[in-house]
Amino acid sequence: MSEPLLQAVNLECERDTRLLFHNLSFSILPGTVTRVEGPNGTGKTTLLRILAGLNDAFSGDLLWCGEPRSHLRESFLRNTLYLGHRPGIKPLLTPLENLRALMAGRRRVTDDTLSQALAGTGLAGFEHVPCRNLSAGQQRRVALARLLIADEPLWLLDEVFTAIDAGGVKAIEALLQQRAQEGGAVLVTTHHDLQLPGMQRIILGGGERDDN
Ligand SMILES: Nc1ncnc2c1ncn2[C@@H]1O[C@H](COP(=O)(O)OP(=O)(O)OP(=O)(O)O)[C@@H](O)[C@H]1O
Repeated sequence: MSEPLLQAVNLECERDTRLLFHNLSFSILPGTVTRVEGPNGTGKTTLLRILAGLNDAFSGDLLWCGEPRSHLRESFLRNTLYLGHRPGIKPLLTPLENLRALMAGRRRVTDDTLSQALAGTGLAGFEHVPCRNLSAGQQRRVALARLLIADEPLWLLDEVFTAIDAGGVKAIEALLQQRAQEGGAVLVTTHHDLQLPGMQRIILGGGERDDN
């Protein structure tokens, strides 16, 4: 069996004196998709931001490839793709400029590759339109274009189905599955009824974790 990419051991997080989760332990293995579930306000975004290294207000341990994540922070950040629940798109920039900016400091990618990724998310012909003139779903698709050029083994995706139409949802589901088949690992929060073969679940809000 392969080594976990990411392990959480006894995570606990409190916000405004409200305990969101405690004794939360799980392992994220290569080749898996895990859905973080729970009603509104139970801490799904908080958990993803903790896992992505964007929130340090927790106790417990996080291991990256078997070592404390704090010792391997650079390797962890280089190998992790986080998409937050807001698209994180700059409205005055075009899709091509946004994607270029999102890739900056990560990997050198040609404009041809970026344009192909945008076309792959249904944005052919919109590459040079300021994002403020795009619909909510189209803006989300600009952010999602990163998934088509991402080589990071761990994806942390928060509510990426928001504002996406039925065809787009199917395409994202296929991408997540493909990523796992290629040996990557995906953690996703969504209120969409995502059902993928072999999908693992982390249930917040008083439920139990259930590995199928
Ligand atoms: N910036 C903040 N400061 C203080 N408390 C916050 C902040 N953001 C969120 N919270 C609180 O943390 C709790 C968890 O929020 P979080 O966004 O992680 O939940 P969620 O499960 O992702 O919810 P949703 O399904 O609505 O997206 C909520 O009770 C919320 O009130």
